[in-house]
Amino acid sequence: MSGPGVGIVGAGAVGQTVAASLVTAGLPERLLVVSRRPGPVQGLAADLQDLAHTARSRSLVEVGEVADLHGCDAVVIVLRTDFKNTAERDIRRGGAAANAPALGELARELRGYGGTVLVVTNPVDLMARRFADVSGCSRVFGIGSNLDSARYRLLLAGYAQVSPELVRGHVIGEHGDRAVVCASTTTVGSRPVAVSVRAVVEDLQRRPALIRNGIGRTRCGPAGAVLSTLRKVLGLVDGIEELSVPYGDVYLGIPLRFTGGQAAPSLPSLTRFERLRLDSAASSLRDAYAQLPALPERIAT
Ligand SMILES: NC(=O)c1ccc[n+]([C@@H]2O[C@H](COP(=O)([O-])OP(=O)(O)OC[C@H]3O[C@@H](n4cnc5c(N)ncnc54)[C@H](O)[C@@H]3O)[C@@H](O)[C@H]2O)c1
Repeated sequence: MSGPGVGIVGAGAVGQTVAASLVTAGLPERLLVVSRRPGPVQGLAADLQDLAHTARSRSLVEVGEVADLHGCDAVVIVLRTDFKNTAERDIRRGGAAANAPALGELARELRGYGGTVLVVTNPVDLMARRFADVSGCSRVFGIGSNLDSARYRLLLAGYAQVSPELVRGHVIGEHGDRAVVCASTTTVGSRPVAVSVRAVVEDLQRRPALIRNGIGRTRCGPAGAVLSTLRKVLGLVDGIEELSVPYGDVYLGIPLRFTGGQAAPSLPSLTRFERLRLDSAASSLRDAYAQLPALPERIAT
């Protein structure tokens, strides 16, 4: 087998859409779908096999166990445990206590894994760190800031009535309420622009709410962010993705420049205000991580 093998853990709204996007793009030669519930995952695999054949994709879709993920080049984690999110602010952090034990358990089972792990499960900056801490894996990236950045560029393109391709700019920090808009280095058509950070932040918060109110869960945007990231981490294309990676003692989103699958931080210069916002996000994430449920004895690091 010459192409990459990719595993997906979690077969819900986002997992299904990620899987369908990867198969449609024909990115993985082998796609392994893993979930804790056999019924849905068998059904999803059959549907994806139909997609692969009708779309003439090369992807071979199989149902697997967590242990089988060790044979994959990359693993995408999109599980979400059953809980009712009652948070009205910091919505993505509402799943921290519920999702952390499942991430820890999976990380324990993937200790020694040598491939790349993309964490999509929210709150992504905390879950990516938890996964990396427990598994010891060295290539763990959280998805979220690249989606925020894509939405930011779309918004600015809409304000300026230009193609999004002409907009350069990043949203970094936490994927959530403490996202930092790098307004000072944003350009449209290579020219600096005056960005109303307050208006942008409000619009950025309205967008996921618009999607959730319309179709229940965001799914296509994150799937695109995963597909784009997989192309970079697997060395299929070079370029920049804003991903959650170690920043001091926390994980948060910063731009990474990928060359041949290898990532190098590419943080733009920040104004004092932007730096303060980034440090404040780091401090908040540090406190939130300390409050995650302790690892049970048998999976403690
Ligand atoms: N990072 C981002 O940009 C981004 C964007 C959208 C959603 N998300 C997050 O992605 C996650 C998934 O969202 P969703 O809408 O697909 O949720 P969902 O409830 O539709 O699906 C979650 C799936 O995970 C499965 N699951 C639960 N525990 C598991 C375990 N231990 N092992 C394997 N599978 C398990 C469930 O059975 C379910 O099929 C959420 O945490 C959500 O907040 C992140």
